[in-house]
Amino acid sequence: MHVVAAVLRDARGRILLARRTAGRDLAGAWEFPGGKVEPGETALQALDRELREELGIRIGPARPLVSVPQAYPGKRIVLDVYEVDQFEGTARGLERQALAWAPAEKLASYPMPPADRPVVAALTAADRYLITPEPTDRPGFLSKLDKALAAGARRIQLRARAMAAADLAILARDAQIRCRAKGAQLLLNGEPGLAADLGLGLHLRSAQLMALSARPVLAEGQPVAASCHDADELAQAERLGLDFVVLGPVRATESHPGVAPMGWEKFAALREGVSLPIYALGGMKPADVAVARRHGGQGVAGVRGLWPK
Ligand SMILES: Nc1nc2c([nH]c(=O)n2[C@H]2C[C@H](O)[C@@H](COP(=O)(O)OP(=O)(O)OP(=O)(O)O)O2)c(=O)[nH]1
Ligand SMILES: [Mg+2]
Repeated sequence: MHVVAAVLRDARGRILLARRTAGRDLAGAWEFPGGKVEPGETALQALDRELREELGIRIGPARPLVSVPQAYPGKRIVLDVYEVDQFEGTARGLERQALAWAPAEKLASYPMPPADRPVVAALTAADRYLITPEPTDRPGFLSKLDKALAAGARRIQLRARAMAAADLAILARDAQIRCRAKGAQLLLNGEPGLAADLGLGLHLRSAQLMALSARPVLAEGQPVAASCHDADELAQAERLGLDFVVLGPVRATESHPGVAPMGWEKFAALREGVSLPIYALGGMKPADVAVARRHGGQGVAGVRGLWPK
């Protein structure tokens, strides 16, 4: 089932949500206004018709945001979401549905259908997840980090697997100061204790993810993420209530020559089973954000393709 929905903003930048009425599936959940594409319609024709019928508005041009494949009990949908910058008319709940204009940072507090979580993440969180190469010389590493932050990196994983614990703690603090100054999130790879002590986020390796029975406890507001390769790992990440994951390898990479790439079809098929925000990993460049979004991804993760030259 192909469903189209719109992100509409008011003059203050708040986003319109509609409440699903009683007697339908997912009744009571807040959604982005829209509905099913009918036979013979294009996605944009359907969006225009739905918003006229449900809200009484005429929409201007629409830009694709993300297209989320999602499995529900007894059906599968693709929720195809567009950002609409201009519309004519005043939005009203013409089908007796409640409406709410929500600031972007409040969206996550509205109960929504599972397919909408990746949509909210696409609207509010970074579309690139930078994974650092193994740090060798500290000044060189920190100047590259500064460069990445200046270029807009806002979600960064410090991955230093070969470093002594004491050195890692020092480097992590240096990196933390820089990331804080830019409002960027910093997640430490594989070290739950140190991440908690320093007040950093945590990125779990897949083996660590599978060994846990509860979400690791971190400082207030710090994210927990994980590396996933298959449906079991994704399900575990969802069960533990993680904030986001990376999934791959989508393409073949120089760093993992023996590993078969999953490709975008498999990526989308795996994404269907959970409602987590998912970054595509494996041979990704910034220009791949668009193709990742077309397959329900949050964006791209990587070392080589994202770390400054
Ligand atoms: N419009 C919309 N539908 C969503 C969102 N998230 C989500 O999972 N869905 C699901 C709920 C439904 O299973 C499906 C939309 O179907 P629907 O039955 O509401 O479509 P419609 O507006 O054409 O409604 P109707 O005429 O059949 O009553 O997509 C969302 O944000 N917006
Ligand atoms: Mg609808």
